[in-house]
Amino acid sequence: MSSFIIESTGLQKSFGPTHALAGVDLAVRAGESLAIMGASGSGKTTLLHVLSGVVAPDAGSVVFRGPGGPVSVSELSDRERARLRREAFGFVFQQGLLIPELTAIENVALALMLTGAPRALAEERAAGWLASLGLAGLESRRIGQLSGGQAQRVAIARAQVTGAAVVFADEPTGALDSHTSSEVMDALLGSTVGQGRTLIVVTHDAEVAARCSRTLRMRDGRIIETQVAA
Ligand SMILES: Nc1ncnc2c1ncn2[C@@H]1O[C@H](COP(=O)(O)OP(=O)(O)OP(=O)(O)O)[C@@H](O)[C@H]1O
Repeated sequence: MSSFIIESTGLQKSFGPTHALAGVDLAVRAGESLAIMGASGSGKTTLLHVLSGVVAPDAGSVVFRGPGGPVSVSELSDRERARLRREAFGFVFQQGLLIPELTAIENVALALMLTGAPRALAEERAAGWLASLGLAGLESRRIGQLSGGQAQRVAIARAQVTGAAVVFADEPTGALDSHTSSEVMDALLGSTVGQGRTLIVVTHDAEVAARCSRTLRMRDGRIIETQVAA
């Protein structure tokens, strides 16, 4: 059996005349941390969205080999893809996705409640993740009452609480200073690859990429270079 948790072949995606993805083949191992770099507009976010089933490709395939066996992400219905995203994948973005009106613990617990978990269990798990990410004592703060780095760690907790096999992060440190960025990467790596899960991160930051086990560089919708960490 293949040891690749995500495997894509021949991915293409166009927006009008723009070929955001112009033929991408990529295989990601379970437990790997993969950075995707490249100039603005090179197709990084589109690749992340297609791999994670947020967006369907025009051509090509994405296979996810989860605990329940292989799933062809690109052939699922919208509803099935939404379910896969909720249950198997976690998402950490530069901003957004956290609900400002809710507290830290409510934001994290909500992700688990959306998969059907009862509130008490969801809050217990959420508290555990917040504590493991250094946020004990801040559970009842609303998102606006947290620093940027703290809010990003809430987002990481939210991405992990469902036991996601793969965490997709898009510029997770984009709005942070370099010290906070390094702390957020510690949290992100420790809670994913540190526990045998897989991390795929889009970044402009070479220091973030240097912390990952492999870096891809994209240009014009294609992977032009792959670098494996020493
Ligand atoms: N929904 C959309 N509608 C139209 N064009 C889009 C859409 N999404 C992406 N594009 C275009 O596809 C190309 C790739 O975009 P993408 O967001 O994947 O690039 P990126 O490498 O992530 O860029 P950045 O680093 O600026 O976030 C760009 O030319 C972009 O303008």
